[in-house]
Amino acid sequence: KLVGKLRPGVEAISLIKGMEVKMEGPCMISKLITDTLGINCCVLMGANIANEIAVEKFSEATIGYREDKEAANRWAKLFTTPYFLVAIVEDIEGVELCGTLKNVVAIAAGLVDGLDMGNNTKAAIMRIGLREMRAFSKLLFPSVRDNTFFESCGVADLITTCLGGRNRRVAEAFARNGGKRSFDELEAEMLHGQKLQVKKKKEIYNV
Ligand SMILES: NC(=O)c1ccc[n+]([C@@H]2O[C@H](COP(=O)([O-])OP(=O)(O)OC[C@H]3O[C@@H](n4cnc5c(N)ncnc54)[C@H](O)[C@@H]3O)[C@@H](O)[C@H]2O)c1
Ligand SMILES: O=P(O)(O)OC[C@H](O)CO
Repeated sequence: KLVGKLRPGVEAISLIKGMEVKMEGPCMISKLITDTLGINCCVLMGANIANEIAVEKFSEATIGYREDKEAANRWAKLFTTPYFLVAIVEDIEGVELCGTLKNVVAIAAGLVDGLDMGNNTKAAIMRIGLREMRAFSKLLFPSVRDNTFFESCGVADLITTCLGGRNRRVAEAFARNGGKRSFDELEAEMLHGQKLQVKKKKEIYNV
């Protein structure tokens, strides 16, 4: 809907944690925005559960950018508040993949909770999950940097989502119901209109 309606030089930043999966492979949302609208697009990801930010509890976040550091700094200045601390990282795919893939690990964390397997097992799931996130990211984009996984978008978002995210909550309910109630049913009942963060929509995945 925005094609042809933007002034030249407009900048974008995406907070969407997901990817489009095409026949030729996955395409990050920031690239989709850049390709569709012909504009530069940064990403902002991090341990940022919305209801906590809404009441101004302290959070960190990470802005991922490609080459244009000035644009990233402008976004960081715009987003930073005393309760929202933003760092910039020149690794747009790494930042965006962290935000996307941690939602898969959160489902495993929820299943562990629902099966009452304990905190040690949950920590193991998170550790192994983080390692798999890194391996998968590098497989897709060899330029992805190890240090990105230690920013807020990496380990911190993984932790907060595995503790307090919607995927964890619904996956726990799925396991507690012995798999007898579907994810679709639990999503509709528990999320009040929000959607699970691993969702197939025709050929598109909002992970
Ligand atoms: N809520 C949070 O705490 C939070 C925090 C940080 C980032 N985010 C990110 O912000 C985005 C929106 O979150 P939300 O809480 O508003 O979620 P939401 O579930 O309330 O809304 C997501 C909407 O996107 C739609 N959607 C899903 N796949 C789509 C696709 N391929 N094309 C078009 N629409 C699609 C869904 O139908 C739904 O209406 C997500 O990517 C999420 O990861 C959310
Ligand atoms: O929407 P949640 O509750 O899974 O958490 C979303 C964010 O990705 C947390 O940073």
